[in-house]
Amino acid sequence: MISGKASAIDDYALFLDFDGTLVEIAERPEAVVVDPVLPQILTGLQARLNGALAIISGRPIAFLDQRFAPHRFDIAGLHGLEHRIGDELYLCDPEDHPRLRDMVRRLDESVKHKPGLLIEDKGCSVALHWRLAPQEKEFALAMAHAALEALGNGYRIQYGKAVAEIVPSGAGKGNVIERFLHQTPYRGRRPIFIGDDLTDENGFKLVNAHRGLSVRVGRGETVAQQRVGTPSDLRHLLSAWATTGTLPFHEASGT
Ligand SMILES: O=P(O)(O)OC[C@H]1O[C@H](O[C@H]2O[C@H](CO)[C@@H](O)[C@H](O)[C@H]2O)[C@H](O)[C@@H](O)[C@@H]1O
Repeated sequence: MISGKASAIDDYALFLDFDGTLVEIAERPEAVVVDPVLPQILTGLQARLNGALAIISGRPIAFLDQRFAPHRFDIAGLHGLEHRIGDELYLCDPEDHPRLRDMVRRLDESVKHKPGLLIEDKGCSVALHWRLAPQEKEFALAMAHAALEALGNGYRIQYGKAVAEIVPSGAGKGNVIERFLHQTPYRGRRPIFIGDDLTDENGFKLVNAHRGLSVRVGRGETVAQQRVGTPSDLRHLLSAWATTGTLPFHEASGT
C-alpha cells in the first residue's frame, strides 16, 4: 500500500498517539497491552531520528512511563497539558483545578448505580467511559454536559472512542506538537503525526499546516492525509522503518 524512499536522518520528527494507534483498544483503560517488541521498535526509530520521537497521548505521563519502563521517551500527556522533552518536565498540578477535583467526587457518586460506566480520574482531567455500558451513552453525555456547565469557564469536553473527557480549555495535541517543534531535536524537522481518534484531529491539522505528514489509524472522518489499517499494521511499518531506514509513508507534498 505504501511506498517511500530512504529518509535523511534529519528530515522528520515523529509524533505518535498511544491508545488505538500504538496499542489496540481494550475494554477498560487499564487493560491495554503494550506489545513486548514495541519499546525496542520505538527506541530504534528514536536513534534513527536523532531523538526526534515523542508519544502524544491523552493518558497521564506517569501511566505511559510505567507501561514503557525501563524504556523512556519524550512524551506529552493529558492531551498536551503535560510534557517532557529530554530532562525538561512540565506537569499539570491537580491542585490548580479545585472545582474539577470537586466535580470528580460528584461524578464518582453519580455512576455508583450505573454498572459499566467508568470514571477515569487523571488529576487535571476526568474521563467518562461507556465502552462497557453502551446503553448508558446518553446518560454519560448528559452528565458530562451538566458537569461542564457547572464548572463554568476554563474547561471543554474532549470526545473520543466511547468516552467524553472534561479537560482544561488549553489542552490540545496541536499546541503541544507545536511546542516540541520549537525545541531541539525537533526544530527544523518535518513533523509526522500518527493517531486514530478525535483528539488527534487537532494534531493532524497542525502537522498539515507545517507541510508534514498526518496518518490516521483505522476508519472515520479525518483531515489526515494517509491511513493505516490497525495498530498491528502500524507496528509492522514502524518496525520496518527502524530496520531499513526507509520511510513507510508517502512523502509529504511540497518536498
Ligand atoms: O490520546 P490517546 O493515547 O489515544 O488516549 C485517548 C484516551 O485513551 C484511553 O481511552 C481509550 O482507550 C481505552 C483502552 O483501550 C478504551 O477502553 C476507551 O474506550 C478509549 O476511549 C484512555 O483511557 C483515556 O484516558 C485517553 O484520553
